[in-house]
Amino acid sequence: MSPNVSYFNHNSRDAPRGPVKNICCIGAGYVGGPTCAVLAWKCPDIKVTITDISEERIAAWNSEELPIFEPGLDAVVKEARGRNLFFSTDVDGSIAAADLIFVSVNTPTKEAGIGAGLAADLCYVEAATRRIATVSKKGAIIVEKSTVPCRTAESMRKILEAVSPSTDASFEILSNPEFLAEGTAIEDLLDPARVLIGAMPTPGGQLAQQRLAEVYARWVRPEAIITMGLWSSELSKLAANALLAQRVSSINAIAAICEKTEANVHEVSSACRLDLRIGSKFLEAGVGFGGSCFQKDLQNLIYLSLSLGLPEVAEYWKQVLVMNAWTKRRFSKDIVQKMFSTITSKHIAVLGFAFKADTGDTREAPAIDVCRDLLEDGAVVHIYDPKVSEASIDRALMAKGACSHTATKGKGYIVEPSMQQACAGASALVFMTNWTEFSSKQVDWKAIYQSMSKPAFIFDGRNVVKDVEALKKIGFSVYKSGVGY
Ligand SMILES: NC(=O)c1ccc[n+]([C@@H]2O[C@H](COP(=O)([O-])OP(=O)(O)OC[C@H]3O[C@@H](n4cnc5c(N)ncnc54)[C@H](O)[C@@H]3O)[C@@H](O)[C@H]2O)c1
Ligand SMILES: O=c1ccn([C@@H]2O[C@H](COP(=O)(O)OP(=O)(O)O[C@H]3O[C@H](CO)[C@@H](O)[C@H](O)[C@H]3O)[C@@H](O)[C@H]2O)c(=O)[nH]1
Repeated sequence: MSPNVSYFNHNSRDAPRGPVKNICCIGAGYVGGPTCAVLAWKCPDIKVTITDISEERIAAWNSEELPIFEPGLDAVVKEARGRNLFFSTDVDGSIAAADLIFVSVNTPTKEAGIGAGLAADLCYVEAATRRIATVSKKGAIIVEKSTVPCRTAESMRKILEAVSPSTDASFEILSNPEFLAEGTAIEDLLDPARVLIGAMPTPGGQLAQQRLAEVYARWVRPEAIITMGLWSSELSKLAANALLAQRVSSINAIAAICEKTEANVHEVSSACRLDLRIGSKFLEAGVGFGGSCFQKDLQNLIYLSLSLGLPEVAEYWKQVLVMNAWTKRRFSKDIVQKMFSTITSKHIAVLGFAFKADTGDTREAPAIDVCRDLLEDGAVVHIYDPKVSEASIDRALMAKGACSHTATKGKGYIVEPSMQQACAGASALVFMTNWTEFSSKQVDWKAIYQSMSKPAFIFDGRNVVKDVEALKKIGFSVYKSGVGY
């Protein structure tokens, strides 16, 4: 089937299924929550129930304090919740009532067994599929929203057909990967660059595709709704993330050359961005990419390539991860080296812990690795992030086995309530997330300098500092990733 087949090609009078009226989303996480909240907001006549096995998460979605921070999300949820948007732990009941079911559960990298460290762990997808097979109503459309390896829909179909108690059960499975980025989820969902809907080239598949397309067409530009084959749609998600991550690693590789040659990566990238063939986005050099998706999806693509007997392809993508890990480590090493090759018992302020600005998510945040490195070298780390709680920081650092070598200092790090408090008494401050408050004109750099131990260093891993000379004038020693001095 060719891509871009218009969803208006099908004749809805032939439809065994009517328009979608009741939607269930399995998984109330960073994707399921915002995606289906926006859907409910835009389609007040469709009942949307977001369901999860986590009682804590559902309770938070039903409370005043949502479980995730995302600009604009509160307003959307508050308007639709209780009207046509519901959050429930009744997974079976929500599935049973739905005529379209999004599977939006987590697909982390396997930690043990065959493919450990690379393959996607599909146990949550399988568990959700089994519940659908057991309790869903006849003709319900099943939509893969989670990011999955290519041909996962085939496994889902086999499970559905084998487990369903009905002998004439027919299931249509669609692939509808999500491309939202955290921090801009609501704007991405309201005006997506594209919505992919992959289906089998059968009449049933095409009709299901049309039904889902009709839902998106309520608010998405028609030209952005792209229909294609199931396997292409599944693979497009992995391909898009691999290409984005590759751009970040590519510019970070250039950054390393800049640092050794007195070139400035921000000048180099702005020169490259002007070439329309290269494009302007995702060329921001820094301390490496984080987030729950890039690393996991690249690992998934590497495993897929190996499974398909394509070791050279696997090796190519692996290098993107190698470069990212090296970039983080290089940043930590530079800090130690510039601070006279010892940071033992020195106080260091780490500003920003989230993997990017405008989110409280710490999954695979570069700050975790850098904090661990600093702690291993004996520093006392003072962490400040406007949206990450102390409990999240503890969980993230503990999972990486980060601990202090300064035995007397307990955890070895202190979570601070403000940028100023994190910096007071510190020998260095390290930017790990580009929160706007760090580059705000309100920051009194002279006062921060005075409160710090001398010499006072700034290590900027996120291009937060724009006027290096002004800070140098105050007295700081300033180092920016990708800028040679
Ligand atoms: N986070 C992102 O920005 C993003 C963007 C695009 C795609 N994705 C993909 O979307 C998927 C979900 O990601 P996420 O970040 O929302 O994950 P998440 O961990 O935040 O949420 C997943 C939720 O699914 C629930 N769950 C697991 N098994 C369940 C079951 N059997 N029944 C009911 N609930 C169940 C979990 O309790 C959890 O709350 C992943 O495949 C991810 O790769 C994520
Ligand atoms: O030029 C850049 C752009 C990004 N980053 C870093 O890359 C990481 C990922 O950033 P971003 O892609 O903006 O956030 P995510 O929420 O991880 O979104 C990615 O991963 C999602 C999950 O699959 C996809 O849906 C999105 O399309 C894809 O952008 C962050 O640590 C950024 O700081 C850079 O270092 N330089």
